[in-house]
Amino acid sequence: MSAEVNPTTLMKQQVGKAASDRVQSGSIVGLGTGSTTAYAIQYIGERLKSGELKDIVGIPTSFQAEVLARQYGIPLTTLDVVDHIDIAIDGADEVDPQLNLIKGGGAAHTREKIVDCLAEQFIVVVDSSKLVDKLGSVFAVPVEVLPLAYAPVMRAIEKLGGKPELRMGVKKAGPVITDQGNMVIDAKFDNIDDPAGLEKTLNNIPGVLENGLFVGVTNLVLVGEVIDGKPNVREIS
Ligand SMILES: O=C[C@H](O)[C@H](O)[C@H](O)COP(=O)(O)O
Repeated sequence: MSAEVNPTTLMKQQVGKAASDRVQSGSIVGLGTGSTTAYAIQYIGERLKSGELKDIVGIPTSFQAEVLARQYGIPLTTLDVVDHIDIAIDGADEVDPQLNLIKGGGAAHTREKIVDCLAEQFIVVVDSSKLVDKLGSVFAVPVEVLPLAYAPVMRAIEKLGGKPELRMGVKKAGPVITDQGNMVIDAKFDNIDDPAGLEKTLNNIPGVLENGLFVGVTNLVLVGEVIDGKPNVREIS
């Protein structure tokens, strides 16, 4: 007898599969980070293995994506070898009605922004809990900082009206360290009125590498939801 799948897991699986179905043979694919994208990577690998998909090459946005891609048999490349990315699939922590995003719950937003912004098509995959009326409603904005600058950057964020918190490790004493060897400050701003302005302002603080506001980067969000007990994928564009 198979164990019952948790509804959130089911939504993530459905939306991951729906996104993977949009990948075509011969594509260069940006591979996002997180628990939802992990299913897309798995399904791309399964389509490759079955022969339904051919000549795919992936560009991972994190160590996690790289390990998963290898596990599912997706060949990988790097940005110095290819001159474009056809499609990128990635998750998000919040999505507003204009399809602006907060990303970086897994501290991968710096590499994700590079890869996702280069893609000709960037598909966001989320479960319905990620949809908000205004960015900042629930989630803080992750800000990747050079370790030597974390204290002045936290003070600068406070001056902007944000509540900064240095992200701490789980099962590790001390701060989270990103794939690039930096730290992450979670900056909580209640209801962000001007995401584009805040994205630029945060990135202008000396010592900041990149923040998790993704403004005007995608025009397609696939939302996994459960309607009358049945999983469904809704397209917002
Ligand atoms: O740094 C991590 C990424 O931006 C993720 O794509 C984001 O946090 C969403 O992850 P999940 O699909 O696990 O909720």
